[in-house]
Amino acid sequence: MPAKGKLITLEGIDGSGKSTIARSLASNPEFSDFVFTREPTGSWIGEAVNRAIHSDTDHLAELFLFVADHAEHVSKLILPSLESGRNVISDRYSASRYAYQGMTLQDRFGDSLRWIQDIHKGWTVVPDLTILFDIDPDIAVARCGSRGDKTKFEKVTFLEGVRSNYLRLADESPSSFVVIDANRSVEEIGSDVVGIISSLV
Ligand SMILES: Nc1ncnc2c1ncn2[C@@H]1O[C@H](COP(=O)(O)OP(=O)(O)OP(=O)(O)O)[C@@H](O)[C@H]1O
Ligand SMILES: Cc1cn([C@H]2C[C@H](O)[C@@H](COP(=O)(O)O)O2)c(=O)[nH]c1=O
Repeated sequence: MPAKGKLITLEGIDGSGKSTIARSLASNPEFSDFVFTREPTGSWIGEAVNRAIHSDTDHLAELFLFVADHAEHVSKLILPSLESGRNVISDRYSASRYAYQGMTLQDRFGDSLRWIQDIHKGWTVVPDLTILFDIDPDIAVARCGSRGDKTKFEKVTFLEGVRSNYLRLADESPSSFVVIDANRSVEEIGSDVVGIISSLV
């Protein structure tokens, strides 16, 4: 049986630069045998998620759409890839839920972040490493400025809360999180990320 692959996730607030780096990793021959994926996925459940995040959907209903998309992602792509020995890089994964829906549901549950983590227990695949792109929300929102497909989450005050949730997650699991300064050039960040991944796999 081949060795199990590693799961690496890229996380951060909107505009932190994850997708730019994910694209550059995907075109780097060093990672040509990796599986590149993302959440929300391109499945029909991911399409439903996209409808939710562009509308005034109930926040709990929205959470469960994200969770359903994650369940499909884990069983159809993540687990089979890891079990066949492939390394996987996902642009957003479960920590996006803990950080974002931890914010949207903060008035409905005492510790919403923990409550959302708990509903993933027993079936999700926990990443071997999460690279957190940490950035000032003012800069991130400015970067998203002229982008066409805006979500309802791209607001500085909301993203400040999402950022603190991400930093809390990193603080609680220091051995599986690396926080990088995403207020730098694409080249500097890219070179850090390549180094981090190469030392893990
Ligand atoms: N290091 C950087 N410096 C300046 N601009 C950047 C940097 N990284 C990305 N950008 C630009 O910022 C915008 C957002 O980048 P990107 O789409 O990679 O962010 P993201 O974290 O994937 O956002 P989202 O999660 O909202 O999709 C893009 O226009 C991109 O070209
Ligand atoms: C997976 C996931 C995503 N979100 C949010 C974060 C973004 O605002 C959008 C879509 O992501 P993209 O990277 O900009 O395409 O959805 C979320 O709130 N919860 C999640 O679990």
